Amino acid sequence: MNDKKNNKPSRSTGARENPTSHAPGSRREAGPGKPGLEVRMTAAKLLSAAIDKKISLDGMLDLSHGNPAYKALGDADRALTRAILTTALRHLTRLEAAISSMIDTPLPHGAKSLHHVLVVAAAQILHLDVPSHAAVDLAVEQANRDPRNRRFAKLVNAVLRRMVREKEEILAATASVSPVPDWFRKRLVAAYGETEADKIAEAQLTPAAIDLTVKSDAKGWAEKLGGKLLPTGSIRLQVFQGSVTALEGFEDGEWWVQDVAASIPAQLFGDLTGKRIADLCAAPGGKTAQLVVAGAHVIAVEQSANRLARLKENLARLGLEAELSSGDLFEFKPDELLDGVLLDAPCSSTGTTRRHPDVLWTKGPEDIGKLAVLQERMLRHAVTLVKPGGLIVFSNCSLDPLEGEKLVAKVLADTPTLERQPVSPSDWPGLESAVSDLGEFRTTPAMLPGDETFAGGMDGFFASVLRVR
Ligand SMILES: C[S@@+](CC[C@H](N)C(=O)[O-])C[C@H]1O[C@@H](n2cnc3c(N)ncnc32)[C@H](O)[C@@H]1O
Repeated sequence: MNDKKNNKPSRSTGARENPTSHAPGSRREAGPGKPGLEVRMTAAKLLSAAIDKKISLDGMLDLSHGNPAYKALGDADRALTRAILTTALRHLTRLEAAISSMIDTPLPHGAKSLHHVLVVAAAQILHLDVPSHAAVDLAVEQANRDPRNRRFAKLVNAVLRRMVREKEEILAATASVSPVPDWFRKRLVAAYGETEADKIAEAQLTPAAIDLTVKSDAKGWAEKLGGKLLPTGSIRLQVFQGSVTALEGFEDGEWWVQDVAASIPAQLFGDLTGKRIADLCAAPGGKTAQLVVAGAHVIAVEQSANRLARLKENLARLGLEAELSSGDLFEFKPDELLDGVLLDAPCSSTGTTRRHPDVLWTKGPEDIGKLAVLQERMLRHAVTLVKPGGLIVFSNCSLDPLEGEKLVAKVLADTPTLERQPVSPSDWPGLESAVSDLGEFRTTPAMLPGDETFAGGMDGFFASVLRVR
C-alpha cells in the first residue's frame, strides 16, 4: 500500500463517470451470448499491455494503427473500453489496495492476467456508471475461460460481490492511498513538498476539462459556447457528452482544443508582428496556430511525417498558414538567424496525467533522465538559430524539474550568450502563483480552482523565456 498522510479525496474521487450514453453489454445480464465480454477482455488485455509492456494507451486506441481487437469493436463498445481503461489506470493504486484488502492470501506471483481481470471489474464497480452485476459476471466468465485463472473463478466472484456490497466503505478506506505510483510521488514530494505533491496527485483523478483557444473575440465565443473565460484568454467548456467537433465555430476554424496551460508558452513572446519564428517541435500545431494568429511568420519543424500531416490538416481547418519543415530539428538550419524559437520539447508528459493516466505506468524515472538529456541538446541547438536580441521559449508538459527548472539553469550556467527574461506575475492576473521567483512558468493540475459549473485544474507545464545576447 501506498499510504499518504493528511490528504482527503477530492470530490471527484468517488464520483461515477458515465462512460457513454449507450454502453452495450453493460446493460444486460451476461447471458449465453455473453454480451459485453469482448469489451472486458479487450480492456484487460490493453491494461496488461500498458502496465506490463509499457505501451502507450493513445497508440493502442488509435483507430488507424491501434490494437486490432479494439478497432474491431463498435463505436459504443470502444467508448466503454476506453472509459474502463482510463478509469482503471487513473485509480489503479486504490483499486489494487481495495482488491488486496479483500484477499487473505496474496495472488500468486505472476498471476498478472487475473490481476487485470479484477482491476477491470473493480474500476466498473467502484467508479463507472455500468451495472455492477454485469461487471462481476463477466469477470468470472473471463477467469473461467482462461486455463491459468479457472481455479480462481470462485475467488473472483466472492471478491467482486463483496466489493459491490461494501462499495462506499471500500472507497472511504482506500481514499488515504496515494493515487500515483511510489516512484512518482517521491519525485513530486522532492520538487513540491508533501502537501502540494499530494494535491497534485489527487488532482490527477479528475478528468481534464476541455479548453479552447480562439483566433479572436474570446469573450464573445465564451458567451456563445456557454464557456468560462480563463485568465489566459482560453475558454473552458462545461462538462458535456458529445463531440467538440459538433460545436459552433469548429467547422469554420474559429478555435482549437488546447489545454489552458499549453496556451501559455506561445504567449510569452510578446508582440510577434512580422517576426520570423521557428516552432521546433510543432505537431499537432496548437502553438504553431497561436504564433501565426499573433502575426508571426512561422516555420513549423516536425520530424514525424504522420504528425506533420495532422498539423497541416489542423492549420487548413483554421485557415492559417505556416511554412512546414519536415525532419529532425537538429538538421534544421534557417537561411538567416531567426527572431525567435519556440521549443516545446518532447517530454515525460507527467503534467498531462488527467487526460493520459497511463503515463505514470508506461514511463519511469529513467525516461525522465533520458528525455532531459535530449531536451538539453535541443535547447543548446535552439540557441544557435536565434539572432542577438531574439527569444527562445522553452516549454514542456512535464512536472519534473529535471526537464524544466534544472535543465534551464544548467544551460544558462555555461552559455554566456543566453539570459533569462523573467515573466512578471502581474502580467498574469489569476495565475500569479504559477510564476516562480525566477520568473518562469510552473503550472500544475492542482492550480486554477473550479466551481459549481466548471471543473478546475490545468496541465502541468514549464515555460521559460530566454534571450540571446
Ligand atoms: C510535445 S509535442 C509538441 C506539441 C506541439 N508544440 C503543440 O503545441 O501542438 C513534441 C513534438 O516534437 C516532435 N519531435 C520530437 N523530436 C523531434 C526532433 N528531433 N525534431 C523535430 N521534431 C521532433 C514530436 O514528433 C512531437 O510532435
